[in-house]
Amino acid sequence: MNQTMHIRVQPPSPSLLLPRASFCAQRICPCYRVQMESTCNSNQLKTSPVTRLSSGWSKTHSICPELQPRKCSSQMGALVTSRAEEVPTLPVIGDERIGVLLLNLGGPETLEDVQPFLFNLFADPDIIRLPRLFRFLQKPLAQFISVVRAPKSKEGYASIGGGSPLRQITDAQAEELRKALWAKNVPAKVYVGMRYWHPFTEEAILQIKRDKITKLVVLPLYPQFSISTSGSSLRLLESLFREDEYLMNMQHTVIPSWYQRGGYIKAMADLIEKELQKFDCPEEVMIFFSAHGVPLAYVEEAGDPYKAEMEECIDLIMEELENRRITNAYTLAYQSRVGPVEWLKPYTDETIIELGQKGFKSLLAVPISFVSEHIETLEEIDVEYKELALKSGIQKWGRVPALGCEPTFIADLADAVIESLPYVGAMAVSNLEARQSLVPLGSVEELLAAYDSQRRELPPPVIVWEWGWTKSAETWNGRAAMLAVLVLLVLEVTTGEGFLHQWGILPLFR
Ligand SMILES: C=CC1=C(C)c2cc3[nH]c(cc4nc(cc5[nH]c(cc1n2)c(C)c5CCC(=O)O)C(CCC(=O)O)=C4C)c(C)c3C=C
Ligand SMILES: [Fe+2]
Repeated sequence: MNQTMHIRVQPPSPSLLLPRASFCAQRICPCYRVQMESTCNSNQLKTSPVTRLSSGWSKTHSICPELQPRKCSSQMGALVTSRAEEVPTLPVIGDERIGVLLLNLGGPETLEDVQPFLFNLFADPDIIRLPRLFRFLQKPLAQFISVVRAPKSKEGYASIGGGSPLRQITDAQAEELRKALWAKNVPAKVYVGMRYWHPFTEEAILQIKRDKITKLVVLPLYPQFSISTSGSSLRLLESLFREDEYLMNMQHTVIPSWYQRGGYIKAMADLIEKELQKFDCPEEVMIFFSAHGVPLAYVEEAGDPYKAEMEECIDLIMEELENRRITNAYTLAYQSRVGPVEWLKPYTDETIIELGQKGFKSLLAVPISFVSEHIETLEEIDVEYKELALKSGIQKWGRVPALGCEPTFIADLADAVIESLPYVGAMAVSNLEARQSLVPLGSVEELLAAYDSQRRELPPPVIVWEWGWTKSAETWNGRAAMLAVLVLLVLEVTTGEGFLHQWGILPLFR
């Protein structure tokens, strides 16, 4: 699927354009069209926050044969590589205070954190989107599911040392990114905002306000965009921005996905190449990309570009490997599904079994949707899938580590931030350079509108739902009522408060 962002924007006022010391994309694809439609500088956003959009995402940016390294010479600035040695202390943009906000999922740090972490996750309407009429059930439902799921999740977290390593790794990435930016003469402060655990996005935003940041680059740490990950974090930011005068005035831009960046692709190819060397016959190894899944309805009904971006990403990595004369067989499958609805296929577990049946003997697993080690690499891939593979006839199993603080990767993130700076607040998307940028940029509102404008109801991943006088409506509505009663009961028992307690029916035994 090809994807183009159809948004049109008028040129920003010249005062919002950055001086020549700005940066622009190093690889320009003339087929990448970003047309913005709004008068979008930061002041106008303040008075008129609604952005008009000509359409939603329709096609993905395909791998463009015309991609060429190229120098920028427009008013937006000349191509600048590292100038750290030349001008070590010069701030790039006058008195502006630049911030970079890294968005990530967050993970429980102790076993006690697991249930409340799961509650936060399932209370997110971008994870479980209930029909409007039943929105009031979101939190009771999240409470119920989190309590039921917690024991299984706790087992997983216990087996990887009692908590998620996500916070430490993300903090380390933030520090490395800060250093890389300073080394490139961009004195920015880097913040970490997690969606479901500490440090929460709200905490990061408070700090950003305390530090009086004037220009913010929002960088989700997910290479590919999904409504359930980057989309959810942007949705939260949107509500925080809307409520706060300071934030409304603060200029910002979002880098919604960056799987197509050369540095990221190269860093992934480096890791794969290195791991392949550990096999006796590297050329016989099946490269097995395993991405975190999403429910199929996210892609098919809500227009989540996740699957298309994932497929392009893998094409680009394989292209890079082919350039290095590595032409192994490869495949992509989706892991970590939750609940009974259909998720993106093929599923990782089923694919491993099939590959075993087809006689493949060596597999190299490549986690592809996340840049840190986490429970799904350390437990699901390293333990569960490895065991399944060995049972299915695979003799040699390897796994590519997550990127973490890999220097090529961090340097590329720094470049992505630097290349986005000319567009912070200015939203210079009518400018030719911006329209052709490989980094599709936009404000939080514009991106959300483009990806998921109506925020349509989706079958939630955990409980299948059907509303209205459809064939199965009675069954499901009956089940909904039973579920509501069950949720209320569970809430009563877990919190010790509610109608039954008020009426003296509970507790049964004093
Ligand atoms: C790109 C990555 C991810 C997508 C897409 C995604 C969608 C998604 N996830 C759930 C449910 C759960 N996810 C959980 C943990 C978890 N998810 C991701 C990434 C993506 N999720 C990561 C990196 C982690 C691990 C964080 C850590 O602690 O290390 C969990 C909790 C763990 C468990 O109990 O299995 C759940 C539950 C849904 C429903 C969903 C799409 C709708
Ligand atoms: Fe997840």
